[in-house]
Amino acid sequence: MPHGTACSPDRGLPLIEFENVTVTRSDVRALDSLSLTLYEGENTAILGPNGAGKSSLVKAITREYYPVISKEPCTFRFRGADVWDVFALRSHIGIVSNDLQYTFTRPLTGREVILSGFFSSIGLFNREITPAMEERAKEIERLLGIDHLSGRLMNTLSSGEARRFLIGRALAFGPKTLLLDEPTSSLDLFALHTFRQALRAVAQSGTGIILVTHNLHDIIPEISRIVMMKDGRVFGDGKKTEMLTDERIGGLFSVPVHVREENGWYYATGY
Ligand SMILES: Nc1ncnc2c1ncn2[C@@H]1O[C@H](COP(=O)(O)OP(=O)(O)OP(=O)(O)O)[C@@H](O)[C@H]1O
Repeated sequence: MPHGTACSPDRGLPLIEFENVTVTRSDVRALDSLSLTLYEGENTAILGPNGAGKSSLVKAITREYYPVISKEPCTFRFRGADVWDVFALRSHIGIVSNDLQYTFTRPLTGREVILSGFFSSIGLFNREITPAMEERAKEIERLLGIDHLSGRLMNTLSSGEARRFLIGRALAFGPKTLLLDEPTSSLDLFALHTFRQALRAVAQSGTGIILVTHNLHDIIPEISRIVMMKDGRVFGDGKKTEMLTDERIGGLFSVPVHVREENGWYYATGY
C-alpha cells in the first residue's frame, strides 16, 4: 500500500485525500483550505449552493485547477500518491461533465461515443475496435437502458438520452468510481426519471458514485454520505439521515426549508 494510505475497516481505500487545499480564481478563493477524504466504492453526494466551490473541487480533482499552498500541512493525494497525473486518474474515475456533451459536434452514434471512452477521445479516428470492446459497450448500453438508441447519432438524441451515453463512455474502462458534475441540469421529468434509474443501476452494479449537485432530488437512494460545501469549505459531512434535515439544509442554502423523505428520495419544500 502506498505511503500515507490507510484503509478504513468500514470504508474502502482513500481515493482522494485533500487537506487544506486552496484554489484561487482571480482574487476569489474558490476552495478555501478545504479538507476532505473520498473513499473508493463509497456513494457520496457533494451538495452545495451556487458558488459553493463544487465545480472548483471537481476541477481540482481532474487537475484542471492546481492548489496554492495557503496553510500547512497541504495534502493533495490520489490513491495514496502525492504525485499523480490525469492518466492515472482516468483509469480509476470515470468523469461525466455536462460540458462534454457539447464537444460531440461531429456525427457519432451513441455506440461510438461509448467506444470512444476506451481511447479517452471525442471520436474513434480509425482506431481498432476489438470484439471485447464491442461486447463491453453492449453490456453498458443494457445496464443504462439505451441499447435501442445505440445506432442513433448523438446530435439527434435528447439531452437525457445523450447524457446516459456520456455515462456509458465514462464506464467503458470499468472505473471503480464515477464522478458526475451537476448531471441533471436542464432535464425534464421523464429524462430525470430515466437518468436516475440509470445511475441507480450503475451504483447497484458496484461502481462507486460521487455526485456533485445543488439538487436534493438528484441524490439517489444508494448514496449514503453527504458532503455539504459552502464558501469553498466543507460545511457538513456525514450520513444522509443526519445531513438532510430542515436545519442543516436551511443553513446550507441560507433559506428556511422543509426537507421531506419519500421512499429513499429527498425533497425540499416550503422555501
Ligand atoms: N474564473 C473565475 N474568476 C473569478 N471567480 C471565479 C472563477 N471561477 C469561479 N469563481 C468563483 O469561485 C467560487 C466557486 O465557484 P464554483 O464554480 O466552483 O462554484 P459552484 O459551487 O460550482 O457553483 P455553481 O453551482 O453555480 O456551478 C464562486 O464564488 C465563483 O464566483
